Amino acid sequence: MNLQDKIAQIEPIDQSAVERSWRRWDSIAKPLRSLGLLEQAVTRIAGMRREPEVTIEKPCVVAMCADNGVVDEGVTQTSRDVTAVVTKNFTTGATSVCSMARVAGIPVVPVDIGVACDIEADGLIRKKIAYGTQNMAQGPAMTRDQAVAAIEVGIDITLDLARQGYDLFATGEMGIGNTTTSSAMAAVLLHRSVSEVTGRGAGLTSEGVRHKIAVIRRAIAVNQPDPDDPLDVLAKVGGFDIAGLVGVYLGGALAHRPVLIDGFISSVAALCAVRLCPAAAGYLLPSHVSDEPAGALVLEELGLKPFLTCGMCLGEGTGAVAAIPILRMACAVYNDMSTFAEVEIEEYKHLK
Ligand SMILES: O=C(O)c1ccc[n+]([C@@H]2O[C@H](COP(=O)([O-])O)[C@@H](O)[C@H]2O)c1
Ligand SMILES: Cc1cc2nc[nH]c2cc1C
Repeated sequence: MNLQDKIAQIEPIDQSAVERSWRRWDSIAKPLRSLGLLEQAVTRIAGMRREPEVTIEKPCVVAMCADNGVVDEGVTQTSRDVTAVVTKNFTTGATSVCSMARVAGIPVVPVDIGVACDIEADGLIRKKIAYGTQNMAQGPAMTRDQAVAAIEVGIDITLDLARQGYDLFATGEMGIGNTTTSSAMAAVLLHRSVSEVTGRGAGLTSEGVRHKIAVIRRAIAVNQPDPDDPLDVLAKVGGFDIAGLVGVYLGGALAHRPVLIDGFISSVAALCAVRLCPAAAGYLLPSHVSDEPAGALVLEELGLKPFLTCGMCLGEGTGAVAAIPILRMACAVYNDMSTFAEVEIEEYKHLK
């Protein structure tokens, strides 16, 4: 089955399950709608699953790792070698997201979808499309076929994890240079100026940011990505990590499972997935809002409000993982609490 056929199979979420879930929330003996966005998230998961019963039993983080050719232009504070080091560290539990995920008891699934060297490590899913992308300041980052192949890697991994019983996917990534590709994609897809959507990434100086903006402008001028063709934008100025995450969003939607957006890079992938398949929007859940300047802009375009505002911009899936415990807490209230009828309090829905 080709990518277009898979996309055509994605169904909108079930609004009747959403309504039934709201009825359950509104019957619980607590101030009406008082868990705010968390109540809405639970009702949306009910819609994804097509039933009002909502639990999060077996979540995981999928971390897409890849290198970006545009690093040759000097748009990053650290060298490209860091991508391979951190990718390997995912397999030994020695990354920031691994530390956070351990606290929450959540496994991390690292994927080499385009790191620039071979990595021998148990526990790394090896699905390399190429040894990094081409330098987008000189031509397309990848071919359209490579973009499709990388999306399909993300879809297949997510469907496989769903078959293993994973019921919620947090997105993560690692790729030196991927805030440059994400800013280029955001500028094109949001019709915003490059300076509005470009930030420090992993620690650039102000002078470095000015140079990064010039490089992104050049990449867009050289490639002329078509804003109405998300695959064209992804192939010309995106990366394998972003493309793999597009696949995770589409795979989650195909499996009727929620996919949590992490930071800026992850949100740009979500936007690309929604532009490819508007029905996939129903399966997205926000987590935090990245401190990168376009983090809030992309979430706004997706119509999502973050649960957490901590000024984080680490990537790897750290923000998405941080949101899972509070979602589970909301599920505990949803499932365990007595109803107004059970505690014999008259409801006060009429006050709302
Ligand atoms: O997710 C975010 O919002 C985010 C913001 C800034 C940096 N990062 C992480 O830092 C790396 C990209 O930064 P850079 O400067 O190399 O483009 C990449 O590995 C990301 O995981 C992530
Ligand atoms: C050390 C390091 C770790 C990271 N994790 C995600 N992006 C990163 C960037 C750097 C530089």
